[in-house]
Amino acid sequence: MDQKKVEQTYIQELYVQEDDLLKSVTTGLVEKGLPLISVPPEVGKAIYLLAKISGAKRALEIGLLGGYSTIWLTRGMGADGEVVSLELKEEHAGFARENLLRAGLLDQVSIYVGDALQSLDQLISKSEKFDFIVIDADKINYPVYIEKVLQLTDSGAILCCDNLFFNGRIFDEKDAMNPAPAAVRKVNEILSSHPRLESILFPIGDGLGVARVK
Ligand SMILES: C[S@@+](CC[C@H](N)C(=O)[O-])C[C@H]1O[C@@H](n2cnc3c(N)ncnc32)[C@H](O)[C@@H]1O
Repeated sequence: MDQKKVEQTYIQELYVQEDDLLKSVTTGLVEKGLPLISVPPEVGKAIYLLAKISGAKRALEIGLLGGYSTIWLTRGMGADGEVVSLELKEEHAGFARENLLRAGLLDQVSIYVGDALQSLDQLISKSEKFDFIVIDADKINYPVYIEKVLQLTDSGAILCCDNLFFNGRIFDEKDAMNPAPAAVRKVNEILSSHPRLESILFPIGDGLGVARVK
């Protein structure tokens, strides 16, 4: 096993307790032939902890899939936390609803089905505010998502962006010219230098960017 895999297995075995419900989300994705692209367990745990430590009460998630990360996030916020989750595909949203119902969390989560860019504009037009954001959707739109999310947050809000190593593709100079890796590189530049953000990139999973809105 390479060093990165050894470290990941160590963290997962020692620090992450995935209960049967979380495990069943992955099994369900396999059974339904849906993509196995939920956040890895250690990223789920990190999101849970960040939500808990920050005392977040109103979160926005972009990229729901089967609700795996949503379960971690909602559990981290506690019984009085609310999540708005944006998802393009009704098939994914339907499966997530089933999982959230089984988790006893469905009444805390509002799901907007459709293109996140439009859902975000809707939320902006209603002057909605969130104190915790998770972005885990189509990479190409991450830079625009961040700009829109900044209109939905005040000082102190936490922003988490997953896949900021993009499977190592951001380090390949030739590949990095392709639109998706180029967008992820741009996200790292935005997070590290945006005047309204202070940020770090944690090397867990596929790279978890964490920022605080100034
Ligand atoms: C990586 S998966 C999300 C995984 C989820 N966060 C988890 O860990 O359980 C990305 C999701 O984003 C959705 N997605 C892709 N493009 C989107 C868009 N333009 N608007 C909203 N959702 C989108 C996909 O359908 C997919 O379900």
